Amino acid sequence: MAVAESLPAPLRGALDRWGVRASWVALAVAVPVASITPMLSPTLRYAPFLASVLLFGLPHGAVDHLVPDRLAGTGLARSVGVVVAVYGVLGVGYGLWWAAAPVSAFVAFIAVTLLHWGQGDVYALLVLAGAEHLPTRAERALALVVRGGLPMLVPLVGHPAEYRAVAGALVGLFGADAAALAPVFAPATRLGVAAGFGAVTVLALALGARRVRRGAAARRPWLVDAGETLGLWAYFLLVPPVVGIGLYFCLWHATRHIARLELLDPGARATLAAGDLAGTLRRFARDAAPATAGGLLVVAGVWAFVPGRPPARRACSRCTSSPSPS
Ligand SMILES: CC1=C(/C=C/C(C)=C/C=C/C(C)=C/C=O)C(C)(C)CCC1
Ligand SMILES: [Fe+2]
Repeated sequence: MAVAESLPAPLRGALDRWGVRASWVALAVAVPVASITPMLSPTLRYAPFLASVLLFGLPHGAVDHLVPDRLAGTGLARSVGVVVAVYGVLGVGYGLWWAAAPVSAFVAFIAVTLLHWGQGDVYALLVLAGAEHLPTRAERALALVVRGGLPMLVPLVGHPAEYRAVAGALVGLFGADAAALAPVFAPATRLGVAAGFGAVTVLALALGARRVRRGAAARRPWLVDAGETLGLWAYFLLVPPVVGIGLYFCLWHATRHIARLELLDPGARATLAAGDLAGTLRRFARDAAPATAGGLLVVAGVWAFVPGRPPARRACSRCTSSPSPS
C-alpha cells in the first residue's frame, strides 16, 4: 500500500521488529507460562500482568494529547485542550452510562474494544506488513472484525466461565444483576459464536488467498495475516481470558499502537531508523509519563467511587491466617 511504500525501509523494519514480531514471541512464551500460573499465588500470577499494564497498557494511550499537534500542527496547548475536552466529555458521559445501565455499557465496551483493537491490527497489516490482499474497504472491514473478534469473542468460546465471572463482576460493581448477561453464555450462543466467527475468519482468509493466487497481491503479508489469525485463535482458546486478554492488550495491541504513534514523532523516526531502540523508548517514556500518572489517578478515583466495590480488608485481631477472599 502507498503508506507502506512511503516508509523508509530501516524505519519500517524497526517498527515491524519491535512493534509486531516481538509480540509473536511474547505471546508464544506466554502460553506455557500461563499454563503453570494456576499453581502460583495470585500475587505472582498477576505481577507480570500489572507490570505490563504500567509499562505498555496505560502508556499506549498516554500520548494522545500530542497527536493533534503532531498530525495537524495545532500547537501543544490547543492539542492538549482538545484532547482533554473530548476525553472529558466522553469519559463523564460513558461513566454516567455505566451508572445508569451497566449491562448495555458493558456490551458497548466489548464492541468498542473489538473495533479499536481490530482497527489497530488492520493498520499494522497494511503499513508494517505491507499487505496487498485488503485493497477494498469491505475487505478491510472484514479483516477488522476478525482481528477485533479474536480477543473479544474467542475467549467466550474457550473459557465461558471465567469470561462470565469477569463480566458479572464488572457489571456487579455498578449494581447490576449479572443474570442479565446469562443468555450470552448459554451453550447455544457459544456454539453460534464459534461457528459464525469461525466462518467469518475462514471467509476473510479465503478472500485474501484468492487475490494472492491470482497474482494480485503479495504472498508474504498474507501468510503473516493467516499465521497471526490462526495463532491468535489458538492462543485465546488455550490461555484463560484474564491473563490472555491482559497480555494481548499490553504485548500485542499496545506495542503496535505505540509503533504507529512513533511514526508521528520526527525525533522517534530518526532514532528508530538509526536502530536506536533505547533512545526511542526514552523519548516515548518522557512523552507518556505525565498522562500515565494521570491515568493511574483516574483508575484510583473510579475504584474509590464505584458503588459495588468489595470492602477493604482491615487488619483484625481475630484473623490469624490469611483473610478469606472478599
Ligand atoms: C479480562 C476480560 C475482559 C477484559 C477486557 C479488557 C480489560 C479490555 C480492555 C480494553 C482496553 C483498555 C482497550 C484499549 O485499547 C472481558 C472481555 C471484559 C471479559 C473477559 C475477561
Ligand atoms: Fe488502544
